[in-house]
Amino acid sequence: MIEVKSLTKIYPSGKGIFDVSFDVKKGEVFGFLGPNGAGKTTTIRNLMGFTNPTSGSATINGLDCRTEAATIQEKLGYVPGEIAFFDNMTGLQFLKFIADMRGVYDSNRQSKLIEWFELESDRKIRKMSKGMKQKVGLIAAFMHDPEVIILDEPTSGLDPLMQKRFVELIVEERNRGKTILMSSHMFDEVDKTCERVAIIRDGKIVAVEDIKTLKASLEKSFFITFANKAEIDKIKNSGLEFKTADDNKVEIIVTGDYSHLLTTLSNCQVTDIDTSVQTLEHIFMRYYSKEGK
Ligand SMILES: Nc1ncnc2c1ncn2[C@@H]1O[C@H](COP(=O)(O)OP(=O)(O)OP(=O)(O)O)[C@@H](O)[C@H]1O
Repeated sequence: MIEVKSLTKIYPSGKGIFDVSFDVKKGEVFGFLGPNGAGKTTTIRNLMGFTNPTSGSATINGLDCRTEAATIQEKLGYVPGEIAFFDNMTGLQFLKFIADMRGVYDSNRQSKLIEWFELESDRKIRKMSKGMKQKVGLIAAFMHDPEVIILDEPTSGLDPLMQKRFVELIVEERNRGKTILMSSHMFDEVDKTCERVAIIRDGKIVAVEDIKTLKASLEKSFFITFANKAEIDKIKNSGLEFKTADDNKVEIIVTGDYSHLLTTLSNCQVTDIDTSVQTLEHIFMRYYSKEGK
């Protein structure tokens, strides 16, 4: 549904995005992650046709993002990283203005979204907090029930309750078959909503991964205390991967299958077991760091 092919945008400073390629399938929620200044907004602005690439191309539902931007923008749901509003309007006036521009007005869906995000829609936008403005932006992006939605850091400024509401909305839209591309710094929200992610660093894609595959590679540490020191040898001879083994304690690392650990432990005198699970954040941070693969 969204296809990005060797997209390159080089700013006069030499910064930008270089040879960025990925695709978002119909009905998929796709996360776009990367540290500050990595190139997420630049990529999204090219998709929206707000800026022209130096080379490469992008299409949304077969439409060229450079030459058919107006048609794309009419139908799409979009939340920019920094939203520009008409400050003198109330939230509701702004939403009506956007609906009139699009020529699609579903007041029922709009009201439901206003209720869902608990927006005080009769407040003037210039008197709204950052989070309130973000809610207006989200409602504007979803209220015409678009098939494709592009979100640039959609929950920035939202409180935890509203972040949760946002995640629930995305899951609902995913179940309704919508295609969503979402840049985010919130690993938890990506984990709860996305099927795949692309990670961008210094303007280049460093990974496109399935969330399930990433999760399968998560390590779990087991901190085992034995009744006596001698039991440690059984672990050392077991072939299990262990990090530290001091006195009568050992840290064993397991990825995926626990059966060998359980069989080994069943022959030992164990007095205590504690665990710590890696989260997706560990994996994402590995990609973010300069040394990361
Ligand atoms: N209009 C511009 N003119 C010149 N350089 C720009 C412009 N916009 C972005 N850049 C530079 O391009 C690089 C990518 O920036 P971009 O805003 O796309 O990153 P980002 O991943 O969205 O970052 P963040 O997470 O901080 O929003 C940065 O080095 C940035 O300084």
